[in-house]
Amino acid sequence: MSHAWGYAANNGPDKWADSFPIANGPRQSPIDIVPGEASYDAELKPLVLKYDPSTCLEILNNGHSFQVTFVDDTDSSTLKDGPISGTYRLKQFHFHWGASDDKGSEHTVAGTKYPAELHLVHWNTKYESFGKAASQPDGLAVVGVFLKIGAKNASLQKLIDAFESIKTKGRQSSFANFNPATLLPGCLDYWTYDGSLTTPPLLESVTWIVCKEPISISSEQVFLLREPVLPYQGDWLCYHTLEQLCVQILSLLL
Ligand SMILES: NS(=O)(=O)c1c2ccccc2cc2ccccc12
Ligand SMILES: [Zn+2]
Repeated sequence: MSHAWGYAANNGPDKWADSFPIANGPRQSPIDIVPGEASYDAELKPLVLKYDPSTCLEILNNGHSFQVTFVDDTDSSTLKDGPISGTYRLKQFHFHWGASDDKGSEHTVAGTKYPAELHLVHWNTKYESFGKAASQPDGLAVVGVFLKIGAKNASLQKLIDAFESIKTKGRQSSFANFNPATLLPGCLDYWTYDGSLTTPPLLESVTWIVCKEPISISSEQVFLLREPVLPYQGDWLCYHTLEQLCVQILSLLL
């Protein structure tokens, strides 16, 4: 399989091990979180998230999703405590979503999929850079937040309003003064486990911190996330796009 990984039948997760053998490794993500089987650890601390909006840099359509990147040359936006030790700097955040409301999240909770999932990616400052940290077993920490259909989310709307400027794969545009803390749920209780990137290169360097409480996204907003012109512009055959188009055509006909 070429390195053009994706989510279609010919290059999707079932095929990733062909080019990325670590896909069969011992700490691969995502997982199904089964609350009844999770063990309580009194040693775990509350999360300490400190985000400075002035570190927000740009929004990018990377072809698989869109991501918002941050200036990470100081400890202005960091994650501390929780299950980690030391200081991890915020590098970027991105989302995962599906073609319909019954799927889209990477993690599941007792088999239940959410329509979308936010990932806030941080790297351990004991290493000299994000790139160096990404290959270390304690190099990265990703805070995951589920999104459920509900009230319109004013903070998400600021991201959606910026899509116009990144309509095609590889496009980026400046995106300043956004506070990622506005995307966090009120309660920061979490599940945690040692895992990996959920997409190639699937590096087993991520401490996953998945918030129990979801945030809301409205039906209209999630529809805008699924616009085929956003992340799948170059992947015309990607099943997300084909399924999306079928769903959209049907919704227009009915
Ligand atoms: N889903 S993930 O958080 O494991 C992830 C990515 C997912 C999609 C695209 C790029 C990603 C880059 C990551 C970089 C570090 C950690 C997770 C990352
Ligand atoms: Zn992700």
